[in-house]
Amino acid sequence: MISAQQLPFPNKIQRVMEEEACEEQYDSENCTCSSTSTESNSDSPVILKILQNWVPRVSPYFDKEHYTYVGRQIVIQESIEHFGAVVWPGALALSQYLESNQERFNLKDKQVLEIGAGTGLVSIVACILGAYVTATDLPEVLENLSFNISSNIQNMNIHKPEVRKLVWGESLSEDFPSSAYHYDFLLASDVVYHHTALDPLLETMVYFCQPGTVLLWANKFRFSTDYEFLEKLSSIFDTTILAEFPESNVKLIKATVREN
Ligand SMILES: C[S@@+](CC[C@H](N)C(=O)[O-])C[C@H]1O[C@@H](n2cnc3c(N)ncnc32)[C@H](O)[C@@H]1O
Repeated sequence: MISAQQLPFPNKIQRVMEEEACEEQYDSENCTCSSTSTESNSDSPVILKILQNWVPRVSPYFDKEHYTYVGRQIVIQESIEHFGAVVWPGALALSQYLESNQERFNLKDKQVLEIGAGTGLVSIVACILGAYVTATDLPEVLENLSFNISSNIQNMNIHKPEVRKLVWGESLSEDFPSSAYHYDFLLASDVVYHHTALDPLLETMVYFCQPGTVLLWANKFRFSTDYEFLEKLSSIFDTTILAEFPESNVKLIKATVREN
């Protein structure tokens, strides 16, 4: 029996799914959902029904969430249209960690790449902390991501961030040639979940994590595949668990190129 804690969705998506009890299919590969006409089974627990048959029916469901990091109020527009348009627990954990550990990880004037940036919360915090940020995600997420980043950083005297498409494992050397791009930090929150792109994700981390790069990966651990991913990462990089957030089951992992 699967419990709500093990579900691969952030609380907000679960809540909306429960409220709307939709009858649609989750496409784990593309993190999107499509409609079907299956009858709902009123005997099955809502949570299980959601896992098998989900997502938004008609129009996007927009909402705004307010956060405060580094003394700034950040307003994030969310939507349940896409998994990348909701703030996940890993993003909260990583934002909080970056805010509280500015001396240990000083982002000022550093080159920062975020992969799977989603709503952009972590990228916005990194911008506020003074980094040159490139926030990336799938094409369908970029509009909301750009909106959040631009609306939150306007009137701030900071380095102007970039928002770019980056599909894990695709055209990396063409779009981000290593002769031209070197990142001090690679940020990733809740990029490991119920999807089939874990190998391209690892490939992407390996591609961008060059000597001198620090990968900070915050993730809610739910499934055996999350631990398997960590094992694979640890077989390639020097890894350390920097922090654990027991209330959300998020671990924050630092990875750097292995020193010989
Ligand atoms: C669970 S969401 C996390 C979003 C955000 N980092 C957060 O913590 O709130 C996973 C993110 O990874 C992105 N993603 C999933 N598969 C991807 C792929 N193959 N290439 C690039 N991004 C992908 C999704 O679009 C989404 O923004």
